[in-house]
Amino acid sequence: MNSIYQEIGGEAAVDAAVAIFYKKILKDKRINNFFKDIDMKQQIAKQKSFLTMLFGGPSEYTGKDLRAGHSHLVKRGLNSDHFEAVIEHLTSTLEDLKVPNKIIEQIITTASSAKNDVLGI
Ligand code: HEM
Repeated sequence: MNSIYQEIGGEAAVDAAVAIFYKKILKDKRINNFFKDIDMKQQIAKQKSFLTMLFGGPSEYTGKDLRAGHSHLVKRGLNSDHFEAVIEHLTSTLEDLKVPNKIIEQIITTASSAKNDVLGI
């Protein structure tokens, strides 16, 4: 069976999603503070690995890395409200790209399963 990554168009789809997702996150005052000090290049690479991972594409990240990768943000107050805000933007990005609802649901399920690692719970 194809992964979601292949099904929605591989790297090209991820690139399209990154541009939209990134804008939504940076506009959102609830969470943009966490992204403030990060340079553009790193940010885009981060967003790409974020989405590739969620779409089941090639990614070197594991749950343990996600925990380590966000622990400094947990120290700065990252909590489940922030997590839900990111999920909101992810959902609306996928809707903007006309990804079928069934696939959106699968992606959101995968994203939600990373919650404890991201929040260091
Ligand atoms: C399903 C949820 C999430 C996934 C899969 C995810 C994925 C990732 C990945 C793969 C990285 C790169 C780690 C590295 O190599 O350094 C990263 C970094 C980052 N994430 Fe997330 N993330 C999630 C949720 C969040 C949330 C909720 C926030 C904040 C509201 C957030 C903010 C950041 C920031 C600011 C960085 C960059 C950290 C730095 O470079 O200092 N992430 N994330």
